[in-house]
Amino acid sequence: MSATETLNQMQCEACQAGAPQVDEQELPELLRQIPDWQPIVVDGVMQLQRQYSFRNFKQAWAAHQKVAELAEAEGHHPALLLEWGSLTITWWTHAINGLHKNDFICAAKTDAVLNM
Ligand SMILES: C[C@H](O)[C@H](O)[C@H]1CNC2=NC(N)=NC(=O)C2=N1
Repeated sequence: MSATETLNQMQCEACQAGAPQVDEQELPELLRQIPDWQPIVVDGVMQLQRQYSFRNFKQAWAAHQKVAELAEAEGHHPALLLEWGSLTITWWTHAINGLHKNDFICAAKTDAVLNM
């Protein structure tokens, strides 16, 4: 990743099994660029998670729609938990059971489309 290009200007790449997971050296710098996202481990799989709060279900639903459209545009898809007043988004790469640069790009793009 070039120094000047920020994550939300990058495009996801098609990710196949065997693609490299983000390594220990890259992780801190990438996490620094998406400070509102938490790295979590679920069943041994590292993921990125953020919970967005809204005034009601309708606003959370509208955000859910925007993220779904982003996912389709990038060809990379999150887990989405839509609740009254809340949308929890979790990014990881199924093909490699872990984090790929795509996940950081999509987290940054999620913040951009939700303006949060
Ligand atoms: C062919 C297509 O690129 C793949 O099936 C994509 C679709 N979306 C994806 N989304 C996520 N989160 N992980 C994947 O491994 C993945 N693979």
